[in-house]
Amino acid sequence: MKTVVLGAGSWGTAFAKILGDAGNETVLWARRPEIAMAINANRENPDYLLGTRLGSNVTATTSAAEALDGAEIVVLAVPSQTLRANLADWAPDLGPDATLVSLMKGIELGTTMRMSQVIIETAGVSGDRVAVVSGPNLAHEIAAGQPAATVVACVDMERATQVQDAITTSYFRPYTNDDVIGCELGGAVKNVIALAFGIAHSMGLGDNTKATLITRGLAEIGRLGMALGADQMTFAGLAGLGDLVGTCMSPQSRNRTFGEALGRGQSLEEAQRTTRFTAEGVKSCLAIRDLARAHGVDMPITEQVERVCHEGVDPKVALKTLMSRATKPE
Ligand SMILES: NC(=O)c1ccc[n+]([C@@H]2O[C@H](COP(=O)([O-])OP(=O)(O)OC[C@H]3O[C@@H](n4cnc5c(N)ncnc54)[C@H](O)[C@@H]3O)[C@@H](O)[C@H]2O)c1
Ligand SMILES: O=P(O)(O)OC[C@H](O)CO
Repeated sequence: MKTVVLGAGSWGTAFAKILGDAGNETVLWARRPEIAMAINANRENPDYLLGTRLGSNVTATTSAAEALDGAEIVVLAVPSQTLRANLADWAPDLGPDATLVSLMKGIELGTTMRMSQVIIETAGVSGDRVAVVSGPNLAHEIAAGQPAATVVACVDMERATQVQDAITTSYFRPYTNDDVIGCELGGAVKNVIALAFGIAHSMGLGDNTKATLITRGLAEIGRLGMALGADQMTFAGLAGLGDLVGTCMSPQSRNRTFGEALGRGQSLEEAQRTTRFTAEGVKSCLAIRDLARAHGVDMPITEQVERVCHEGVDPKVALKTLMSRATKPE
């Protein structure tokens, strides 16, 4: 099968490796010519995954039209907030029955749309053609061939199975699920909780605090999910608890690392200057807060992360606010 990955960052590159290792002819679209050239010449992405060798069936290009020609599975791996503009450019070259796969873990600013909704609207495709891959999937570990599992969510189970088959390798084990909403919310909101976890870590707070953040973070992910029509069981799975724990616990997580910078007292701008990677939760916390408010859902941790990130609130004040709320049943 011909597959294409649009976006040659860390997860896009690691995902192209998975597709190649699973036996698919895979084209990786890179924005910068020097990245495409380096991948074709040296079989590795020097900027994002140095030391990870891509199979000979993975090639790179800067031409999206060339990459998309004949592709049956089209994987989207760009930052959430640029997806709409990127896909508007690519839409005319999509095959009439190609399956579109979202790797993004974010919510669009302004519209509060999930990524699959942005894809449906921008590419003008029906929802049954859009799948989501989400789970505890830190790109560097997977690129190193460490065993991991994930969830392929699609309302059309035949498409979910098509994607599952295309990405099954000795080190990557995908499960199918028809709960697209739950999988997308799990992936997007865990980034916000990981920011809170990183802040707490830098403040020197211990394991009780961290376990509380994970558990109450999962509670607010679940509340939002239920309000939006997700299946509560999804949040007990890989795309819910699995990804939340994996991201919060990992020093490799960009969201946790960004939170650590905030917890050390850096401003948003200072933290952004010292990091050149995509920490999706930083922008998505605004959209998730708006989505929650629009549905009357209480998301206290998300509210406080947004205040620390975008309103300059001291993490100590945010923590005090969280702890001084009225008590309630669990
Ligand atoms: N890295 C991971 O471990 C991981 C795992 C699972 C999911 N994700 C999700 O995958 C998505 C992509 O993340 P990533 O880790 O590959 O990010 P990244 O920061 O490593 O790379 C982002 C890529 O997008 C490109 N890009 C930046 N701005 C762009 C624009 N305006 N137009 C087109 N391309 C642009 C960059 O050049 C880069 O190739 C995110 O939503 C992230 O949450 C990441
Ligand atoms: O590095 P992060 O924080 O973007 O997390 C990466 C993945 O989403 C983990 O599953």
